[in-house]
Amino acid sequence: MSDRSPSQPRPQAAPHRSGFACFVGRPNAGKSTLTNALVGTKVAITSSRPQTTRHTVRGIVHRPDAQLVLVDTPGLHKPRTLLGERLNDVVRTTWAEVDVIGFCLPADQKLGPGDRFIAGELAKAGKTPKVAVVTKTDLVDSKQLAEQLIAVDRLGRELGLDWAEIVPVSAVAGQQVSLLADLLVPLLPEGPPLYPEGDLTDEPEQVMVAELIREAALEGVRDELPHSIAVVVEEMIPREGRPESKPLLDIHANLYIERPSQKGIVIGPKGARLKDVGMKSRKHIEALLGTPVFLDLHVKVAKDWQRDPRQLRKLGF
Ligand SMILES: Nc1nc2c(ncn2[C@@H]2O[C@H](COP(=O)(O)OP(=O)(O)OP(=O)(O)O)[C@@H](O)[C@H]2O)c(=O)[nH]1
Repeated sequence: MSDRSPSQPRPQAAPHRSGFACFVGRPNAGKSTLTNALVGTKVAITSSRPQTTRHTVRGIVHRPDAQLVLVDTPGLHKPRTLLGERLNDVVRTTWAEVDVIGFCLPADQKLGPGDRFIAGELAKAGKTPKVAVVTKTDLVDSKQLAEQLIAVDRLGRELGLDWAEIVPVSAVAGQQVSLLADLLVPLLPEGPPLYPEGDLTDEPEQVMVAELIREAALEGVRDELPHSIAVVVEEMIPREGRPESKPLLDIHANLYIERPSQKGIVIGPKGARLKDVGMKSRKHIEALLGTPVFLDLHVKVAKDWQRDPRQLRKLGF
């Protein structure tokens, strides 16, 4: 009975696993598309949950046997940072804090200096398991794919990177995406889900709108404001009585801060800063949704909401 090898699956007794993963790779490597393909339409309601992770949650893969939380790696999206002299501490910290790192390398492009640079940094990143994900496999034939897999394997050997797995995927064609999830899950520690399933929503638009407002609100005051600044979009409704050719979307959003003293920072002298935040985020929201928007922003102190557990959950406290 007890002589089964540990590598054999134990479907019945498999413990629940949960943890964090981040995808790294040079720009255009397919990280976002892969994240979306793994996560599906459900995204996390709160983009930032300071008590759980300091990193922006991109999406959550929620399965009966595991919960995989995909977080952003700050800095690595920007080629200038990427090709700079050295990665900043934030990136290193992220790599040390996640449970698994997925390194995305497009199948249709030869490994370049950008890939080598990241791989070199990853090699120094300590014990966190690294999975090489060869993306966009739909763009190449099997010979090219085989060559790329060999090149990635060789790169790992050269740099002393011990790939936990090398997985070819196509997020666009939906090939091997669930296999990738199957391979990532065993690399997570045992543990209960980090987020209740109710924290996932089918309304990514609302979440993205909130995130755009949050970004604009944090711009320039990141050092003064806590990471726990939160934005909740209360309502998005088309304005009634508008001609079809001139639609307008009314968006009501609350910007929550932790202390009354922070109100001044967000609002600015004579409301100038909040107005600017509204204007900037409205432009981004209009670009995202493809419709003119009327944005109604209110600043609230989260303390007032402490007696309302539902609101608190929404805010990530
Ligand atoms: N054919 C094909 N195209 C893909 C695939 N995955 C991503 N792409 C395309 O590659 C481009 C870059 O994809 P992203 O997911 O934005 O790449 P990224 O790594 O997140 O890029 P940055 O945000 O710049 O770091 C987009 O035009 C995608 O549509 C894939 O599996 N197959």
